[in-house]
Amino acid sequence: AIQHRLWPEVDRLVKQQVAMARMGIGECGTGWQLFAEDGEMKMYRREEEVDGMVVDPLKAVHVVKGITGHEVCDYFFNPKYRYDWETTLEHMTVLETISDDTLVFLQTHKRIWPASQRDVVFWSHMRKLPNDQDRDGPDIWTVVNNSTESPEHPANVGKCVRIYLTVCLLCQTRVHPPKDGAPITRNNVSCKITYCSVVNPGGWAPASVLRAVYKREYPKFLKRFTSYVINQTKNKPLMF
Ligand SMILES: O=S(=O)(CCO)c1ccc(-c2ccc(C3CCCC3)c([C@H]3C[C@H]3c3ccccn3)c2)cc1
Repeated sequence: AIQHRLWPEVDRLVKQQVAMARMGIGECGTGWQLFAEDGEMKMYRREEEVDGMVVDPLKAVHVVKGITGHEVCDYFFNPKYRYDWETTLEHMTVLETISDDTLVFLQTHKRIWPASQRDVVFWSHMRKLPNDQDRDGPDIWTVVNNSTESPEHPANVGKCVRIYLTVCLLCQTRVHPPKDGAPITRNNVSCKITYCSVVNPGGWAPASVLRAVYKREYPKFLKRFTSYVINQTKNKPLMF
């Protein structure tokens, strides 16, 4: 395949982020606190500051019945669905279509008082990975989003403070074949979703405000996104 200008960075980040996402929370180093739990969803964060700014890494693990990893990643990656599930989004533009699995986005997020409004430029890459733990198991799918520069959209020129993020959505499909050899239906599949994110808010914002925002928004985001995928796929054929 022809390589594009971002390929070396994309390939390095994907390998690094997938390796971290696949580690259990115990292996990810110390200091992870469980801060939200809802059924199968568990959300952990580590309190970290860079130059006095809150950049708390987040790691969420969720198991959702009835959907596959390919479906979850497709609804997360594809810009045409984003306004349906990303509630804090004010505006989204695809700045560049580098390939069918690599896009560059500009997003502005709704202002969260008293912080000033934020925007972000990031490349987004979707990839299928071989399931090296279970050779004949379904493939693993991932989407990695990582901040990047855009000469046409320099940081902190307009009203928005530029944020910097690295996000990894890793999805492992599980099939529980029916006893009687019947065809696989949505009742026989589930997806283990691992969502990792580090968001640097770019400019100063009160730590207490940011932590309250993250505590409220991340559980809401993951529940809303997964419910959206369940609803969008329930009458469609399974996509592995
Ligand atoms: O996974 S993605 O790539 C999906 C594509 O959209 C992603 C996720 C999250 C963000 C984001 C950007 C800015 C903020 C804050 C920081 C200071 C003020 C605004 C937040 C905070 C608001 C929290 C939040 C958490 C989860 C979901 C949405 N909102 C989150 C951006 C992209």
